Amino acid sequence: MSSCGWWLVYSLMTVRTEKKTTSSCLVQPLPSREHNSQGDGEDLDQPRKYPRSPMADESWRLPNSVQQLAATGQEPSGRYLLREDEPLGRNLAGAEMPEAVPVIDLGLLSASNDADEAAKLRSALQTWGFFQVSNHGMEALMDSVMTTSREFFRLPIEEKRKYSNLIDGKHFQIEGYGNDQVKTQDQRLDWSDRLHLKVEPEDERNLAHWPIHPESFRDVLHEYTLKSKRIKDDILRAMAKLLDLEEDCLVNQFSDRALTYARFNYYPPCPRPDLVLGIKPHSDVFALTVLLMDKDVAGLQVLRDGTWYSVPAVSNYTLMINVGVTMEIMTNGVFRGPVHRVVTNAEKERMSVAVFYGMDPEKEIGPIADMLNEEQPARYRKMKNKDFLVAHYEYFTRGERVVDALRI
Ligand SMILES: O=C(O)CCC(=O)C(=O)O
Ligand SMILES: [Fe+2]
Repeated sequence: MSSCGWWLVYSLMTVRTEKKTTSSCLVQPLPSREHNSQGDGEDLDQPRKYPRSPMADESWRLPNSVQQLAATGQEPSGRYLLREDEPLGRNLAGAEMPEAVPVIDLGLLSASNDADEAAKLRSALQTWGFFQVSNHGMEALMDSVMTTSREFFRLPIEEKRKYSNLIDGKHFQIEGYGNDQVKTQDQRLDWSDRLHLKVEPEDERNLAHWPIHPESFRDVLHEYTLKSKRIKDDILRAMAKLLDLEEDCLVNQFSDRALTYARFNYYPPCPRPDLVLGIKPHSDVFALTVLLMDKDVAGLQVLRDGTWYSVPAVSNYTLMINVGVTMEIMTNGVFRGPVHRVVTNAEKERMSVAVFYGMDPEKEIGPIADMLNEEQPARYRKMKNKDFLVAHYEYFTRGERVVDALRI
């Protein structure tokens, strides 16, 4: 596989020696959960590619601002519509969840080793692969992040385009404002616009993509990502304990060169919510996602046992956490990345802000050695993270999941 591509944007990095632990895993792998074959790769980790210059007849490569399309009030074009043979069906009305999304008190979980909270975490990870956290100390900041993000998307299109993810208006790059890369003419497009930024390593931030309007944007994002890192670490410690690993075993997998991206998703109202998705089905490819959802407008749906369940909007300052496929590989399939999608609605706009925690591109990802023994051999092959991310993208464009290809 070609390892050229998007990772060329990274400078040579020092790979930190990982801390070894001596514990072993006593947790049984979960029963397999179905995965969708289409969405295991959004623009998050798409290689930074420079396709040859679009010719006049290749204008289909350049997606429109969905916000602008929505403002016309016209029906979405066929490029946004689900097809008859949609692999996971065309019924976008999600079912009501059989139980409320598990809410875990992060203060209790991390400070007091609370057995109830740990049990809730285990159950959430084994059933849904996602859960909410409360008591995380980010409450005030969540409002600022949402307000600032909305202000950004309300700016005139010319202002937002200053941060475009299309170089010279043509060549796709991973960071910036815009939409997914359009690879093929029949690619189904998402009804959303995004601003996608690398936030860590901090010395790799490309500030040219960080909006200067609204004025508070950069400071708010900086503070938010610092604090949300603490949440990620608390959760990783609790997860390590569930796996009978040394407490810092998972935290130590993330070196100071580990990648973190923030993605601001903006979903305008859509005249055809019955046929158009805000984000197509996918599993997040990094290890862990901290998701700040719109507190008034629902849209997220999660696939479980062949049914799409709607996640209700919550106005209680909880943050949604979900496992990504890197974690699935690291935990040898014990914790799995749920397949999810976002639906649209005819009346209201929706916003969400996702922070994705990944690994150092130079690091090899694979099942953690301390989880393996004779009874529980490795279920995934090892792969260099940067190659994994490139492969992820290649598989995605073929409608396959890279994680399945790594299965032994
Ligand atoms: O908007 C949401 O609730 C989910 C967004 C999402 O799945 C993503 O950005 O990967
Ligand atoms: Fe996602």
